[in-house]
Order: sequence, then C-alpha cells, then structure tokens
Amino acid sequence: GSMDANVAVLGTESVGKSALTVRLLTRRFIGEYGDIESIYSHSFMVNGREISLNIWDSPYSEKKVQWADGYVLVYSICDRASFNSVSRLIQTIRSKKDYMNAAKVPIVIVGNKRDLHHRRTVLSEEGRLLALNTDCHFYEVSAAENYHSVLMVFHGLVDRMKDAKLTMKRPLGFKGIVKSMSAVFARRRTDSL
Ligand SMILES: Nc1nc2c(ncn2[C@@H]2O[C@H](COP(=O)(O)OP(=O)(O)OP(=O)(O)O)[C@@H](O)[C@H]2O)c(=O)[nH]1
Repeated sequence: GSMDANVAVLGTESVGKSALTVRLLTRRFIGEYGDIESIYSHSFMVNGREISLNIWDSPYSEKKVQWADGYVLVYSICDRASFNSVSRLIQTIRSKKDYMNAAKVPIVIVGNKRDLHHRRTVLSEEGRLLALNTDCHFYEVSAAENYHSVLMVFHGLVDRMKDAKLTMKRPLGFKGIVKSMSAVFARRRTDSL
C-alpha cells in the first residue's frame, strides 16, 4: 500500500535546510533561498510502493515536532554550534513524542556542506558516533553538489518510518498551504503560516 507521512527538516540557521528540501523536490540547487517556510508535498516510489511526504522545512518549533512523523536534523560540517544543537534536538523530539519506544522515533542526522571540506570543523566520525549513540541514521551530503545523496537521506528516513509502522493514510493537516515550487523560484516571502 501507500504511505503518507509528515517530515520536519530541522536545524539551526543557514545549515542548508531549504537547499536540501529544494534539491529533493526539484533536483536543483539555486543558491539563495530567502525566507522560505512552507510545507511541500512530494511523492516517489520506493520498492514499488508509493510514498507521499509532506515536508516542512523551517527553524525549530514545538508545533512542528508534534506534527511530524519523521525528522531530518541538519547541521553544517563547518558549524560546530549547529552540530551541538542536533543532539539537543534529538533529546527534545524524544521527550515530546509519545511513542511506545522513544528510540524508535524516525530520525536521520545530516551533515551538510560536504563540499566545503577545507572549512570543516566537525569530523565525519563525530556525526557517525552521535548517530550510533542515539540510534539514528547518519549521512554526510552536499546539497550544493549532489542530488543522489540527498535522495538517500529521504529514502533512509522512509525506511525508518516504515519500521515505525506508520502506514495509515490520512489527509494533510494544513489545508491549502501546500505551496507550489514556483514560490521558491520567485523567492516570494511565504508568510501565510
Ligand atoms: N557550499 C555549500 N553551500 C550550501 C549548501 N547547502 C546550502 N548552502 C548555502 O548555505 C546558505 C543557507 O542555505 P539555506 O538552505 O537557506 O539554509 P537554511 O537552513 O534553510 O537557512 P534558514 O532558512 O536561515 O534557517 C545558502 O547560501 C546556501 O546556498 C551546501 O551543501 N554547500
């Protein structure tokens, strides 16, 4: 059957949340993203099954943590503070989500801006270790350079959400605010939330 799930892309400022989301949806990197805050709907096939994701790309808020079924937690490999905030986010999500088993909340950790290795301040091993210790998936990617690795992030999350037995079909909770990608390319402020 198909799966319909809500995904929150979270992380501190300028780590590339919009870049990752736009890369997934359009396969493109457009450089500057402005103050985009929208929910996007995106469907793809995984092992012959249609997966429909509602993706909310935005700074942290409690409302989004409640809304989401799965989380993409993004930091920049050039920004130590953004990495530190990821472990705090994991704690927050696990304390706020009412799962039978908190360890099962589907979370993937993403170290972005891999292309900027000359400015790296967070080692790959540190990301991998954090993921190991918190039972999350881990990816290092470059939204700027690569579509495939970004796709793998969302496939990994879908796998985790399937494990969490999230199979019910349900309507999008925020009627009428799914923006078309033209809003992104027009770099329009989307303040209707
Ligand atoms: N070199 C490089 N730059 C990137 C990458 N991803 C994003 N950027 C740049 O980093 C800046 C911030 O990217 P955004 O996608 O707007 O980051 P964000 O996390 O959505 O930022 P906020 O909306 O401010 O929270 C932009 O100038 C992007 O072009 C990457 O993989 N490599």
